[in-house]
Amino acid sequence: MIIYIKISFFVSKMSKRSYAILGTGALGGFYGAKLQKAGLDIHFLLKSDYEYVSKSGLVIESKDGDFTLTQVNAYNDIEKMPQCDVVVVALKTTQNHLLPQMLPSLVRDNGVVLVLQNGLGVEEEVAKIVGNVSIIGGLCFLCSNKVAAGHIRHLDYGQITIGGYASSYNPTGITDKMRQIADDLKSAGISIELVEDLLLGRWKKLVWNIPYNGLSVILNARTDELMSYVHTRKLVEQLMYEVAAGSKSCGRIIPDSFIQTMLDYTVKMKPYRTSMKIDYDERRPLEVEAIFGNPLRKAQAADVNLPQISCIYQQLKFLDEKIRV
Ligand SMILES: NC(=O)C1=CN([C@@H]2O[C@H](COP(=O)(O)OP(=O)(O)OC[C@H]3O[C@@H](n4cnc5c(N)ncnc54)[C@H](OP(=O)(O)O)[C@@H]3O)[C@@H](O)[C@H]2O)C=CC1
Ligand SMILES: CC(C)(CO)C(=O)C(=O)O
Repeated sequence: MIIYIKISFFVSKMSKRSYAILGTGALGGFYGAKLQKAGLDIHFLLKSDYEYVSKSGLVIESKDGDFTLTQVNAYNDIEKMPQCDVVVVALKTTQNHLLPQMLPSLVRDNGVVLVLQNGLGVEEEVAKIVGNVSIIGGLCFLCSNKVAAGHIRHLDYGQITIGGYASSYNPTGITDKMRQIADDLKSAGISIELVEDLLLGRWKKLVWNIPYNGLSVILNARTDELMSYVHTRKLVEQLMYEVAAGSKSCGRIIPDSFIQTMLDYTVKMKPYRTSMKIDYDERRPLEVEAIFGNPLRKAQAADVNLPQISCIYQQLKFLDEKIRV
């Protein structure tokens, strides 16, 4: 009797929402695996790791505890995936040209597209592709790498800040859909923050990504190196203030204290090779447009120039093209 009550309580508490993970890499593989481990119904889209993962599953090496999923629902073809309640966009933004082929058949009517990528403007692209769904953006404070096929190494952090998307990034407040997704993620042990204004959240995340991702590639440096030299630390700080100016051009105020917090946070971080630096070293396309181009264009639309970010952008465009010729 006690067992029956316990099981029925567990079943009633467990989410029935199904999730599709588009891109089973460092981020999608990590969060997707945690959701599956918590008992949710997860479907993973893969490319080069498909054969391996469909036979052997996923290995998660994490500072919070290692685990293995010996069996996962793996796909290499979107047409074979079931429609899901929540579609998590976890590709690199450089692959977002594929979203029009992926999203419409995959997301259920009244479902959710959860964009977990870095940068700005992806939710606007998603809104052009699918109607009758809720779009939610997530800012992931995560240090994770894919180290081999189906093998993810979670180094640090992991919190996701989620905010709802409405046309032109008008604040949505906290919606029921956001609460439901947050409950699922929390049930998987993922720390979650809900924000009322996604655009402000995205600009705040750029306070970190613009200086560190950009300078790590241009100066061939890790975060600790950028912070330990007086000139690069100054440059990081100046870029952060320029991101705040970009945010202000969109009517979103980032306080100076937030910039100080990001500088302190990075000094305390374990030495880190940013994801853009890893992409550069591996000769993969860089997420230049989502992280630099879109914010620059948003500010330009409000007649605000961001000269230092523009200078970083031009250099990254050069390097991005050069590594691929
Ligand atoms: N890693 C992190 O700690 C953090 C990442 N982010 C952001 O998250 C996003 C994802 O980054 P991350 O997980 O690091 O990147 P990864 O490159 O590790 O993961 C992306 C995955 O997408 C797969 N993929 C690419 N094209 C296709 C396709 N056509 N079909 C199926 N799968 C495909 C790749 O497979 P294959 O390898 O076979 O090409 C890869 O495994 C980025 O926007 C990044 O900036 C944000 C915060 C932290
Ligand atoms: C800031 C960091 C490294 C982890 O908090 C991150 O989220 C990123 O690489 O985008």
